[in-house]
Amino acid sequence: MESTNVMTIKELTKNYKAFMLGPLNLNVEKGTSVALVGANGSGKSMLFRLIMNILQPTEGSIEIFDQELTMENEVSLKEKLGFVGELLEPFSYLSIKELSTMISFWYPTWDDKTYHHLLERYQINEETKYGNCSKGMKKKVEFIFSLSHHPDLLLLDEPTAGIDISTQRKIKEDLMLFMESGEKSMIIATHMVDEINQLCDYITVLDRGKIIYTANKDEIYENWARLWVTGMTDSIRNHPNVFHFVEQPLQLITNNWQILEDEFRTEGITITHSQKVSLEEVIDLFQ
Ligand SMILES: Nc1ncnc2c1ncn2[C@@H]1O[C@H](COP(=O)(O)OP(=O)(O)OP(=O)(O)O)[C@@H](O)[C@H]1O
Repeated sequence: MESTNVMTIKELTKNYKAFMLGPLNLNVEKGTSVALVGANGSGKSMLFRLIMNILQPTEGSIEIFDQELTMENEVSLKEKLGFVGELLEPFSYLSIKELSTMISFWYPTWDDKTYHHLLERYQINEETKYGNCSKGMKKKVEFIFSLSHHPDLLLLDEPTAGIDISTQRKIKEDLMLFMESGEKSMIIATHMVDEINQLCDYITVLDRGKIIYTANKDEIYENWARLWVTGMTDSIRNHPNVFHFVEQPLQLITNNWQILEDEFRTEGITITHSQKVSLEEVIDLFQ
């Protein structure tokens, strides 16, 4: 059967100076978007640099569209990828127009109409030298380039960091449009909870180079809850589905309220109140 994974990362490690990334295992299914979250320095950008073959793994493998990236297939595989992640800095001396000429040369699927539409939408003057762009303008330019060749897989390293509010909304709209067909896929590293809420199907949390949590976003909404209770036992306090515990007033956070409900019933304890847990709170528990 044909794999529906557009990316399969297996036992990937990278030792980089004092930092150790991995071992990481991660799948990205076709038609889905994955939010990569984690504290500053947890390894998100390093993972993107490994996927883009800017850094080479110490061990393990990354398959993109069922192929490992090699010298032979690098160009044809990268044609299907769009990347936002500060790759253009070495070309600061070029104007945006000159950059577009260089970049479009590499992509057979480059679409000049989309490119000019996006330039206008994001109010970018093509004559501006890349090095003279502000931080936010550079992000916009990278974003425009990443979409202008209609990639199958978008890799976005904090695409809206430092971007004004109105442009953030436009970027989110364009990413929703990108994902709409169900044929495209995306990994987005972000610190913005509303981006995860609006754009992502899965959430993967990195902590000091390791994936410590991965979940379907809908499952989080359905299964996580804060419960206020009339009593507590050691078995519930130490239960694998309990993530956070407060004495006063007696309450806990669980990633599976149905299981906990059964446990409390067995122990003769009553749940007096329950509340949904927001995505922000869940992420906060892992950081
Ligand atoms: N040039 C470098 N030299 C030494 N260590 C580095 C270098 N670049 C990154 N690191 C280290 O690698 C680790 C991972 O960094 P990385 O940039 O991937 O984190 P991140 O999760 O993307 O962080 P942020 O949210 O701040 O962008 C960090 O501990 C960082 O100190």
